[in-house]
Amino acid sequence: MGNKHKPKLGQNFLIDDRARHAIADALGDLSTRTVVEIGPGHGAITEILATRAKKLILIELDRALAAELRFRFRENPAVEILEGDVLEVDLAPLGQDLDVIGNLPYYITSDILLKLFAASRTGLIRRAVLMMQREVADRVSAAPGIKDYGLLSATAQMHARVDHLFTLPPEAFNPPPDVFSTVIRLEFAPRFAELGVEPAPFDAFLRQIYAQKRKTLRNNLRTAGHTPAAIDAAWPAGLPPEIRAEALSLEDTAALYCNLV
Ligand SMILES: C[S@@+](CC[C@H](N)C(=O)[O-])C[C@H]1O[C@@H](n2cnc3c(N)ncnc32)[C@H](O)[C@@H]1O
Repeated sequence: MGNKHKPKLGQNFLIDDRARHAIADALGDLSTRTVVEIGPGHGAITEILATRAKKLILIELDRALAAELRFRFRENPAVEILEGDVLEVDLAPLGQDLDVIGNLPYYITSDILLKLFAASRTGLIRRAVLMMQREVADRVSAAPGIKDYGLLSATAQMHARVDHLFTLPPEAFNPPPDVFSTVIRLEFAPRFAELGVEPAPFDAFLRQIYAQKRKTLRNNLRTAGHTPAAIDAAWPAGLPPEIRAEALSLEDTAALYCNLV
């Protein structure tokens, strides 16, 4: 494994042997599964998955790395390599009920998560095991009322159950990044139908109520154009008037939304 890397592409390669096995193990039995790996790089995790998955699809943007992977797995018919930007790849033709795995390129973590959430709404993906910057993982998994809870937490938890698996120090990578990294598992189970809300307008509502972090929920609703009378009429019983969106459960958020529209 050479030292050549492109920092712009988030290339911090995993060199901790136990960690790469733990990440692959976190997807469970793969013998009947189609797995999509985002950013396989030099293949630290890929090498393990390639002997386990029924089908393994690799999405790698770096041309030299994609060529290296094509050569390395040329005799394994279960492995398919898509050279390109994961944000541009249409996941629909890759199958249904996919498993996704990846030590993500951190510069596009949020965009990748949003893409996976959207894909989960149509049953395209079942589960994902993802490594990301620790602070982002903390936001994805935070409970309401906790400092890290916000739009990303609410959006993630509308789509999936989130498990924090483990955190790695910079030395687990070559070159070491400036941050700690956390592996999480997402079990996709979108909650829109259960909570009685439509996905796209509810997404827009979440963006409104988290628009300004320092404002109360009521003030964010006012800024979004709701009248004080409409807000009063929709306010769920027992909710403190000065509450911030960050302290609101998804159930209360959905109740408020349903009362307002
Ligand atoms: C953090 S490295 C992980 C590499 C390898 N999986 C590992 O764990 O050692 C991120 C990988 O994502 C690739 N990458 C960066 N941007 C990408 C994009 N937009 N689409 C697909 N892959 C990308 C990088 O080239 C790199 O191989």
